[in-house]
Amino acid sequence: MLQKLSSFPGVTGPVVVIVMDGYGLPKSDVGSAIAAAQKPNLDRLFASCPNIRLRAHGTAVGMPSDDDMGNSEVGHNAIGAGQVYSQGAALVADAIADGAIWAGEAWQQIVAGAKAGRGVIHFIGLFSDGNVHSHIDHLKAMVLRAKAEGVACVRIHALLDGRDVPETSALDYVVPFEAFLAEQSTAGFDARIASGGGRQYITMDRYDANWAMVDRGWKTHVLGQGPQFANATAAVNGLREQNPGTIDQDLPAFVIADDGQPIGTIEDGDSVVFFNFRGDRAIEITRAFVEADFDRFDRVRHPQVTFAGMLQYDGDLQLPKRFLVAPPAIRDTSGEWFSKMGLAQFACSETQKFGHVTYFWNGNRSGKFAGETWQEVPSDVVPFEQRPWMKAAEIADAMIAAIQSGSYKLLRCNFANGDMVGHTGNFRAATMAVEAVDLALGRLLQAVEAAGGVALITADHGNADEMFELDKKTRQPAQNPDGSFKAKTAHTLNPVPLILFDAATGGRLGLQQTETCGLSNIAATVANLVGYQKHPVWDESVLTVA
Ligand SMILES: O=C(O)[C@H](O)COP(=O)(O)O
Ligand SMILES: [Mn+2]
Ligand SMILES: [Mn+2]
Repeated sequence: MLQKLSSFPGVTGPVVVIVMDGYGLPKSDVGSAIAAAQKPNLDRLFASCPNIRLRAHGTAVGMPSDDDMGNSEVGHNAIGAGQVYSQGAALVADAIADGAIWAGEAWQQIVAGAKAGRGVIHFIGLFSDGNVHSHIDHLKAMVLRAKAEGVACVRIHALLDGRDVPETSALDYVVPFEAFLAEQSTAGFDARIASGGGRQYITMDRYDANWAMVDRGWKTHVLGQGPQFANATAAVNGLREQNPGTIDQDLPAFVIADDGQPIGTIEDGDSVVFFNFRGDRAIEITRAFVEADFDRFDRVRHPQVTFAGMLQYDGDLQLPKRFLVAPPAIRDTSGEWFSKMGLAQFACSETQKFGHVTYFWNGNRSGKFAGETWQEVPSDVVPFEQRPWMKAAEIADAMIAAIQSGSYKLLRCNFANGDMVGHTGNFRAATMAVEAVDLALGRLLQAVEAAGGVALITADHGNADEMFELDKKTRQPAQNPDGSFKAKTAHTLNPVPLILFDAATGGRLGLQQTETCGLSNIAATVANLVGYQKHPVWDESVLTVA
């Protein structure tokens, strides 16, 4: 059990953790939609409440290096677990480096399965080096290994990124990769990209937000239906011509065909590896492959394949059963321990981020702990630059009602706006997104105040804070030859705020800035706020009590 804190009995009101997704603290105001936004509530909080900066990227959240930006998975894992685990990106890279992945039963079954059938392995996944959901180097290593192990044919189904990497960078990956595959296609080995499309158009939906995306992906990758091109380079060029202004993540689907015949439909006896390591956008397509009774869309055909995920995406559901690398075993999360202490917990977000405050927060578990209540506000299914306010108001309504009910000691929510709109690269819309969060925050904090509670306001990583690509050398916003800036859609490497709004103690509470403090210090801070010591495995609290 968590021990009582001797120095502080805990606040009597509720403790609320508010995650403003994609709200970082930029080095420069140029290109910051946050700096450009009218945000009186946040301005007031920064001016009048204790606030510090937390590390939210790189090794502070379990990524391989400090050049890796943060993301929602690793950020919410760190907040919820109070600890830093080596994450999928690092675990897969290590398993490839030391060869453990090839020795594993799952890889051997993938190879053996393909050889027993038509000799084909399909690799489906996000085709970039963003290292948020996947890394193209992992794919390259698997292609080489498949060849070395005598597999005859590899087919790649490439989801174009432009969301974790620059918005029109697809050819930077496709052109060299097609050259690499051509170079490898000797001695009876045949490797090609067979299909693909923008990641926000096909296959990578999450949290049941838009199954039509997965349906389109299935038709593309499995059935080989869609506009045909001779190779992926021609497909990207052709689709860009047909859809001027469309950035990579939104490009339509494509199928590679020889003489009208798709080269990579997925058939009985093939092996399929979904090579993303991150789970949220991998679960739906995985279900379409592995579930016998599946009713989310009409699969038309359900090929009997040997399927593996790069990782297991959901431990509770064992989804999928076969995976190449074991996921981080996240234990002793704050959700679990607060539940054991009998504290009622409320979690809320809109669909796009609902799993972030539930599944990621609880260590990639889809089940609830005792005493948890989860509320999902359905997200719009629209391009979010058209509705930058998203569901901020409705999330605030749900949180206010939950606070006023008096039923919960601990509440948490995620405002998706800064991140989801930040990913569109639309500066003006991102500014409005931040303004919508500010407006909702103002109302929510009034409810916290009325209940005599405390709120911690933070973020999981940056996004809206840097809407222009930075020059790699100078780290200043890069300009096009005509002086305009290059829109940026990805997350940032910036720290995030932690603000303490104290309506409970008349100002006795503060936050301590340390050199290394990061998202994993929040769980212990929350424990202290309710009068408990942290669990021994959690990182230190940053709370001070006068
Ligand atoms: O999946 C996405 O939308 C992006 O790759 C990462 O964004 P998130 O980590 O904020 O979800
Ligand atoms: Mn996020
Ligand atoms: Mn994001």
